[in-house]
Amino acid sequence: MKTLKIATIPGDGIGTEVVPAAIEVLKTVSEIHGGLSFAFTDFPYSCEYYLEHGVMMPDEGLEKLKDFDSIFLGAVGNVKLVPDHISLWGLLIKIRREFEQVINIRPAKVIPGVRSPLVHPKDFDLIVVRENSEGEYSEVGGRIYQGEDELAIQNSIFSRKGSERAMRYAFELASKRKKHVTSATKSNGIVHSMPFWDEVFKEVAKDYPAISTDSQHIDALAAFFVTHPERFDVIVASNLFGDVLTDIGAAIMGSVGIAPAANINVNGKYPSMFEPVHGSAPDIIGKGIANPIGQIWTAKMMLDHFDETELGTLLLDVVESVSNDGILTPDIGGKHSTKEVTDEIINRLKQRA
Ligand SMILES: NC(=O)C1=CN([C@@H]2O[C@H](COP(=O)(O)OP(=O)(O)OC[C@H]3O[C@@H](n4cnc5c(N)ncnc54)[C@H](O)[C@@H]3O)[C@@H](O)[C@H]2O)C=CC1
Ligand SMILES: CC(=O)C(=O)O
Ligand SMILES: [K+]
Ligand SMILES: [Mn+2]
Repeated sequence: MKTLKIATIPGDGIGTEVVPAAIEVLKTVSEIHGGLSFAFTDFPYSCEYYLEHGVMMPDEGLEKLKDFDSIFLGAVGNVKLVPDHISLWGLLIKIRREFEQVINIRPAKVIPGVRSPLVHPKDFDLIVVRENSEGEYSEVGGRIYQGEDELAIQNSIFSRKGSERAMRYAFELASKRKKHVTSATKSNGIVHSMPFWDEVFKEVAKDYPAISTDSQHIDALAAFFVTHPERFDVIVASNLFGDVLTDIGAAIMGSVGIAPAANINVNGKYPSMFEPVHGSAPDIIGKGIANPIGQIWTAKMMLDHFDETELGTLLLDVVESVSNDGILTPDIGGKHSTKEVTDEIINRLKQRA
């Protein structure tokens, strides 16, 4: 029996609704497999934890999490309790950085049965490789003065190592797909980091002659995600550009509630972390209508990560069969609850066993 030790952090808001749903699905997956089991350990780190303890996660938190095979997280953020920059930097971004989860992969493709906001939805299947450790998300900068002289400086960090690492990851991924990499740039407006990003991209591309490339400014690229998503294969983007692009990717699929993500530790020193693209969705907390698909598809990415690709494929197949039959939460045009969608996925998994 192979046992995977999974640290679960539901976090805030609907994280506490969709993580338990996905855990039930993973338990079913394990029953079907027979030789694979999950040992889940739950961690209460969240904004409520902060109110009680003054920190999002205790100092020894990372030490504990380090020994797990992976981390399965819901969402972080409750501005009613804690400002977002404190809660996210104290938990989500802290784990990403301390555990060197330098790559964030976020696929987007057509899911059958889900209404798309696109007038003529085409069959797209793309994946964004988001640089996950530096870029525009940095702590370098500061604020000075008060009143009308008040100012804030926010620096971006673009290292050759970090940029190149994300790009190579994208090329490797593209070599197993449609063999095209698009680089998201903005070198017409951002005069230091983005020309540097473009140079590194050109250099890295030379090592992958079988992969075609293009480079597009993020504004146009964002528009093309809406008008021609089928043109893309793998897109490599800086931290902020990747963050924004992947919400657009989620939106064209039909909802941010169905988009999955994986924060990958590439050097094997620490666990990777699996969490959907969406946040804590304060507007729908407690209504029982959070879409569990983003979290469940994220579980599929975790299975793939552990080389259980057959199970991963089965899981996404079943999710698609459920959506195709119209068993959908309200965000994608249905009237079913989180529980009804999850139960249907579990039932169909059992039938397929
Ligand atoms: N990775 C993370 O943990 C993230 C955390 N956040 C945090 O989450 C909080 C809310 O952020 P927002 O900007 O409102 O983004 P959000 O992704 O939480 O919500 C945006 C919209 O999408 C809907 N939505 C999101 N997930 C859904 C799901 N599974 N099913 C149905 N509808 C869903 C929400 O109801 C809302 O209308 C903030 O505190 C923010 O900082 C935001 C994004 C990512
Ligand atoms: C924080 C956030 O929005 C993200 O990581 O996608
Ligand atoms: K999330
Ligand atoms: Mn985001």
